[in-house]
Amino acid sequence: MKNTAITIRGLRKTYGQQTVLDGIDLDVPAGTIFALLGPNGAGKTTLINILSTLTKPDEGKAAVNGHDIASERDAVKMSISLTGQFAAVDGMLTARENLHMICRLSGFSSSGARARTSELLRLFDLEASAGKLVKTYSGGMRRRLDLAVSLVARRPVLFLDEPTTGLDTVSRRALWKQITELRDEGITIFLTTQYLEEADQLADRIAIIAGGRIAAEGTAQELKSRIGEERIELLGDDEELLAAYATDGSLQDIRRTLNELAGKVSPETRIRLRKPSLDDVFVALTEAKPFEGVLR
Ligand SMILES: Nc1ncnc2c1ncn2[C@@H]1O[C@H](COP(=O)(O)OP(=O)(O)OP(=O)(O)O)[C@@H](O)[C@H]1O
Repeated sequence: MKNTAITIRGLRKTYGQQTVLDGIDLDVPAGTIFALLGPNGAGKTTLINILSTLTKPDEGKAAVNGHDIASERDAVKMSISLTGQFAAVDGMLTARENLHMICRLSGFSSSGARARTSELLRLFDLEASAGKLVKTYSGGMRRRLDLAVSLVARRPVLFLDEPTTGLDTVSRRALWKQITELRDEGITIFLTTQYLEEADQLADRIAIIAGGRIAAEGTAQELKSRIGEERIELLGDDEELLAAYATDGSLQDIRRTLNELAGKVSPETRIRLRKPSLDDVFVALTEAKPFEGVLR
């Protein structure tokens, strides 16, 4: 079994009257990509800030790379990289100049800085534009440079707060590939996202945060199977979803469900059989409204 890179127990954080984190428990296995999935304002950034020692929790404990976030803050800081940590990427310098400068500031020798800069430019596919001023970069290139900058020092745990927000599909996929490569090198990646597809495609494990609590945690497949292997969906005239029923997908079970529906819905109602998506899990666990009373 893999070691645990991040352990969180009973973490609580309140701002004024607002309880942002209401008892969070999580274990993140080392060398994996872990996605914390939640809507706007769910507390994802707050959790990252607590784990990276930027914010103190009101209650609870957490350890990163084996170090307690309260009593071993320096050791935690030495164990982590955080995107945007050096927000000082200078638009009037090239990517190579920025990276070289940050390597030097981080204690690399001149030749060490050159080597690490070249390595990071290669890893993040920035070699062709390494000599261009950063202010001319596209959003995706800039995000890759931010990630490269945060990885100047090799640290075992990387926090990425919504790394692909605002990027187009091509840039998002390119960044996913690079994040996967970092995982394959043994780095533990804890990322937050609002994108279900991102969690589904990228993460080894996913936790859904809602109402300050972890509503569900597991692999994408485990989460999907929580709401049934397959779904029978009833669709309205405009393809809108009227109701959904969990089924094991067998002829017998589908026939039973349809027999139960006979007489209750119009004979023109269209039906569709499909596997649940992470979207369905998310809705079922966080809002529950659309399927309440019909998903069983
Ligand atoms: N320093 C602070 N003071 C007061 N309220 C705060 C502070 N930091 C965060 N909050 C509140 O806590 C809640 C959670 O914020 P947080 O940024 O952690 O959410 P998030 O899940 O990262 O959201 P987003 O996806 O929009 O970034 C929000 O309602 C926010 O307004």
